[in-house]
Amino acid sequence: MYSPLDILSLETWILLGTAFLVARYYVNRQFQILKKCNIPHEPMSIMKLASLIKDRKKPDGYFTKTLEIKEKYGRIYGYYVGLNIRVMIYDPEILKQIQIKESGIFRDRRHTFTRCAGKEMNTSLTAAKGNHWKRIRTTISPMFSIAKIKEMFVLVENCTDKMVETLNEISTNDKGLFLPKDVLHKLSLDVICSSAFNVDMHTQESKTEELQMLKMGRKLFDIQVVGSVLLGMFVLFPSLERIAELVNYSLFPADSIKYFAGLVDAVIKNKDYDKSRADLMTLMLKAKISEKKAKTAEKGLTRNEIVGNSIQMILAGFETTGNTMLFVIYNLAIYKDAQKKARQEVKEVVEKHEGLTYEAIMSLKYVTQCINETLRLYPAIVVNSRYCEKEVTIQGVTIPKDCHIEIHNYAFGRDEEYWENPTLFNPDRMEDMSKINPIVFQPFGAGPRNCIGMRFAMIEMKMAISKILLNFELDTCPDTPKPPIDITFKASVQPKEKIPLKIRRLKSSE
Ligand code: HEM
Repeated sequence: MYSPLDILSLETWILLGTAFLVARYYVNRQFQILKKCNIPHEPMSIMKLASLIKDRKKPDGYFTKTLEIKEKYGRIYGYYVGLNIRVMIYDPEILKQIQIKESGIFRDRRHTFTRCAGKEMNTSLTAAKGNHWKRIRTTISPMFSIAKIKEMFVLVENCTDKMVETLNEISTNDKGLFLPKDVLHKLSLDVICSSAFNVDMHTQESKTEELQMLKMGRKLFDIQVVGSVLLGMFVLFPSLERIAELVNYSLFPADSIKYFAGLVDAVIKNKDYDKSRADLMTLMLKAKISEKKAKTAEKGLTRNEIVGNSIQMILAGFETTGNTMLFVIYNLAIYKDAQKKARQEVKEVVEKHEGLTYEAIMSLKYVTQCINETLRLYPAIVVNSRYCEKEVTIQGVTIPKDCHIEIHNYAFGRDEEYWENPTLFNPDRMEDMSKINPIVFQPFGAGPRNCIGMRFAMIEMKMAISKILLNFELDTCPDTPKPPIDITFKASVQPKEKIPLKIRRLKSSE
């Protein structure tokens, strides 16, 4: 008969026992934090964890869950994911403090998935933290100033002209029947690639879905089985991400990253590169500094940061803008009065400004209302986040250190407390933005960490929609789903099913 001492020595057993007790103490202490802070929550259990994973796998359930939680627990609710604490804050006043007034304590978005994207993507704006983020943001922000966007305007114009050509062909050859997603995704990829890299990828001319750029862009979000398992592990045990960083592991498909990094490196190595170009890449290259200098500098970007942030612009700007335009077009095809009103406005503005100039685009009021109303119903980012760097009490609520704050954009947009008949598309409610709480409606986020590409995205969307309205009548077809459409979340909010629509070329008299 063996005794435990035959397997391991007494000292080893004591060591293991102590380690077990310390781990247990730590876990127990962690699971007491929400209780200590008086934040309503359900006690941690394996069963709860399983139901949480199930909810997230079923996006519709996840979308509607927030309002159910509000009903049951109120505006503050906490839960544990592994050892991590998440606090859903649904109170606009507290969120205002978090995102704006106390943004120094809540500088970062989240501390998960920030070290597992490879050495370049780990330095992207969305992943970067603290002072590292500040240096990158300070360097990139001027690249999205009004002056720079005006310089990039012509690139957007060229891409939207090509979209009109594509739609023209569809209206004559395919009886006007089309899938707007294909056209608008190619457009948004074309726009972001020409303004990020100043390269014409001929994205829109190609008829094939297998187009390399589009394929690689979409593949970036195609995380495989191993990646999904690791993703789960990183959620439960964030410290594992340090190992991922050490071995330069990337959750993103290696060939996609290699493809986009190759594009950037080709520009860096090209000695004949025209440095007077207006694209983001040229502007970033002008700010290039060494790794050594980056340790103390307040401005500038290293080679890895340039590669990572160029790819980031594609990731952050491609699907968000493409899908939002898709939802706008869908709404305008369904709600004919809104379409008529928006078209009338575009015509008047074009006449006044003698074309779709920058000033003309900026003066479009009703088209902007249509985009905003669409973003209320279908915000590209369903749940946004902030990381709490130190314990703080805001309006009597103690927020624990190291927890993730959840900001539920989708739920805010569908909440009867803030919107009458919330599922109805009604651009008129966006007429006077001073009456709308910018925390309740924040499709581009809020505070210093908001969307850096907001102005650019709005101009691109307004330009594309205006050109569609000027040239085509949008209509539904028998297969078009009725509103409200079922949505899902992958990189950004998107329709679950295909949305076919019909277009007809307008006569010059119309
Ligand atoms: C309809 C289009 C878009 C929507 C709805 C959208 C929405 C958002 C949201 C909600 C955030 C988080 C903001 C926060 O945490 O407060 C964000 C961040 C970001 N967006 Fe956008 N976005 C769009 C288009 C774009 C475009 C076109 C670009 C680039 C050209 C872009 C680049 C970024 C970047 C780099 C960040 C991270 C900023 C940081 O952490 O400092 N986005 N976006």
